[in-house]
Amino acid sequence: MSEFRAFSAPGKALLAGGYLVLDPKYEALAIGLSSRMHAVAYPYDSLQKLDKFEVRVRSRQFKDGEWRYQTSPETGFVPVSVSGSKNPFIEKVIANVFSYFQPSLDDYCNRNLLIIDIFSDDAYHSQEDSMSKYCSSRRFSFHSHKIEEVPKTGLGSSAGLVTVLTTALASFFVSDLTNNVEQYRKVIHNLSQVAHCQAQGKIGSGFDVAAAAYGSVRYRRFPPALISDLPDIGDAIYADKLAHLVDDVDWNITIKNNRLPSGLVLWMGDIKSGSETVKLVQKVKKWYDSHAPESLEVYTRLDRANCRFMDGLSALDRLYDSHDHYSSQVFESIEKNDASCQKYSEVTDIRDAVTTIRHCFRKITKESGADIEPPVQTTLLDNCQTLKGVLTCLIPGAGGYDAIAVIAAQGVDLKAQTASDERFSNVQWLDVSQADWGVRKEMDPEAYLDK
Ligand SMILES: Nc1ncnc2c1ncn2[C@@H]1O[C@H](COP(=O)(O)OP(=O)(O)OP(=O)(O)O)[C@@H](O)[C@H]1O
Ligand SMILES: C[C@@](O)(CCOP(=O)(O)O)CC(=O)O
Repeated sequence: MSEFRAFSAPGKALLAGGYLVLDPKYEALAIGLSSRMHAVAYPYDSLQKLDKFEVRVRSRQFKDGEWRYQTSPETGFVPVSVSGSKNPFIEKVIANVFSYFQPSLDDYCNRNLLIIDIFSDDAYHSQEDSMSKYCSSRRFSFHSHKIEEVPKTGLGSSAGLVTVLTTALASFFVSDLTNNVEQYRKVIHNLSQVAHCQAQGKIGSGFDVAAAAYGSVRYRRFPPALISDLPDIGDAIYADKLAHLVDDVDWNITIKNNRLPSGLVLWMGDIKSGSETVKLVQKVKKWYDSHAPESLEVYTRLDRANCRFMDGLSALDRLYDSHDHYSSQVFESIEKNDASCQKYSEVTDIRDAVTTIRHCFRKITKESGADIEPPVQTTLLDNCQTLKGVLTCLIPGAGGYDAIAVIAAQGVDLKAQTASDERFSNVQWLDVSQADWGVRKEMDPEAYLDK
């Protein structure tokens, strides 16, 4: 593939299954977002040195955003930084894509320099100290700090980066990938999960990578040992083991498309503080172990409520599609958010499920010291629940002080409703919505190039 080509992968919000999804026993609901990570792959170039490949990844929206790695079959495709700066996510993508495709330098003679530009949409990062600029016809924010120094909003930038970079890099080695991402989606997903786990240095559940690859999904994780049992990158058997894992092994994973109902939209409210997921997870694990067997009962209750919530959303989606009189009445009641909602089990089922989820998280918060739904968030969510058009609202992902997620009727404007309301003064509504498609080719690669 020698032309310019561009790909993008979505950010995520975990609406059900936080913490439980770390265990392959439980399912979760991950929603793909309109905020996307983009990768533009350039035509092949050549490097003077013919005994190595060089990959240049540029992320020019951030200070010093360029990483150059060299790699070769001789060294088992271990990437070596030649720019002096390291980015673990980029490094592990390079290691795994090269190990999987095993390109030979003979085949890529005079085509051994691979250049990729990364762009990320605004909602991933705080916009303070940034300047908006057009690259041809696409607009992105340019920050005056390095990527690690710019505050994140928690939409899964690393998972988006890994997934879209895996796709763009693979497109150098598979000529029909660009026009056929669907056919390679599973390979892209599996390689991205491996790279993301290795770069994180811990095993997350992988829901963020699943959403980046597939969009909105009901997700059950793979057994963590699949990845942690791989030999070290560069080991003589790494490539074989990786190929076997990516192509032949049954991951025992569930990835089923599961979108929010048509007629409803997702709002994400960023809270101007933030939480550290790793610390929250450690506290919850400690609580779980020290409170057995009641902790299992809480998880079982949470799981039932999560499933009721997910099933309720699917039922509402089917109802919307029926376009009958009853369906309009139900959606009208959500729009009004008045006493009429009580009449419809489609609405009350979902609300009851979320009430239970929130109740369980408050119990865990109290007993574990992990602020999953701390009192300030409870007040905020309770206030939010009273707004016009709100079906339900909760803390997404690991919870804490990061964000709130609201499911509301299409057409209601929460920004306008809360604009001069003190109770919402620390909420910044992000410019995102559900976009339930995963990694894909973008039709306008030139739109990313400098004017
Ligand atoms: N646009 C980008 N260009 C280069 N590297 C990036 C970019 N976006 C993210 N990264 C890499 O991902 C890291 C952030 O990953 P991390 O998993 O901590 O955050 P996140 O995925 O946005 O958040 P969360 O997991 O809470 O949703 C950055 O430090 C950087 O290494
Ligand atoms: C706590 C956990 O279940 C969810 C974390 O979600 P988020 O990064 O807060 O969106 C961890 C995980 O699934 O990787």
